[in-house]
Amino acid sequence: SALAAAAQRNGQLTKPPGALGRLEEVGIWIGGWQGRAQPQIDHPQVVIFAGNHGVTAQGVSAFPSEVTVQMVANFRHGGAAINQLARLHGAEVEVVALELDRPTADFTQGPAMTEAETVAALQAGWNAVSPKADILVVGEMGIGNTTVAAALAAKLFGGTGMDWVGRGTGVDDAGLTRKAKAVDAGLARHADVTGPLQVLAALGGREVAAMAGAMARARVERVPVVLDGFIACAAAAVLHCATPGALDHAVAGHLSAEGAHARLLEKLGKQPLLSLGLRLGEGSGAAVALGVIRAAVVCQSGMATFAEAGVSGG
Ligand SMILES: Cc1cc2ncn([C@H]3O[C@H](COP(=O)(O)O)[C@@H](O)[C@H]3O)c2cc1C
Ligand SMILES: O=C(O)c1cccnc1
Repeated sequence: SALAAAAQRNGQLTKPPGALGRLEEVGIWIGGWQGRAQPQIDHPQVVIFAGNHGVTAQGVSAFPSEVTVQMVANFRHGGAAINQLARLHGAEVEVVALELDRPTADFTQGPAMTEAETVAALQAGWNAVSPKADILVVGEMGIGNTTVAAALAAKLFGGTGMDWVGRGTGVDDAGLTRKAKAVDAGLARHADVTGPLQVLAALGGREVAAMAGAMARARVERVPVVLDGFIACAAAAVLHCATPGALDHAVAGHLSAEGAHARLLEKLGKQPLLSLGLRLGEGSGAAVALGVIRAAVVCQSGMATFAEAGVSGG
């Protein structure tokens, strides 16, 4: 009913029908999830989950694993890209570091996480969401996690390593081949694993599981979510494959430059709001898209109706 009320209000606003294009759809959608025809964004929440990955032993990143903990310190000191973008929206950056000194197991050798580790990471994500948030940006930091995301996507949707890997932090052709080989080895090792959550345990990582947990909690709290890039969408894909409609509360913030992001968005049935060639993660693309979402919300909520403004033709 909130969605219908928001759509009805949209139809009365002082503009030709549809003239605000996709902004209208976004404004109505936010109204539906917030349960009001005049949605607002006063309390955006930005949370970043960090984890380390055993699969980095396969030489899959252009950067060493220490960068994960170093970037966590940078987030806490306000020096990262996401800090600047969050500040633009009056949001703090909350950082949840998940056992950085205990990387997940190398998924080419065995399951990345035990069931208990997977549940703990899902719960960390679940617990991080503020029910008072009116929109949520979920970001990540974890050297090696574009390989993890590629492995998850390949296992959930089919295809080979080469179909799903990209250059991540900027690996060369040899690095790209090592990534594809690692994903293929993971697929072979975990060929008998079925079920999205079991796949998450076998091939995922703590920050990826935590992102999925946060997105699920947001759905329950009716908090709209802005999806970031390839890794965030791989986390979202676990929910999508587990439960139809699990991502109804999520909008794709942007199309990342990571090779297979377009294919992944297609699998999720999501159209990105922006395409700026970003390939950073941290929730940065989602935070940039938040500006567009705010534009949709101010129009939906602040415009006068034809009747209010005395404009003819509504
Ligand atoms: C300084 C720095 C800051 C980052 N912020 C996000 N990422 C991004 O890069 C990583 C994934 O790429 P790969 O799979 O190639 O390791 C993730 O940590 C992601 O968030 C960063 C990477 C670096 C080096
Ligand atoms: O799409 C992303 O989120 C991404 C791409 C490259 C590196 N880190 C993140």
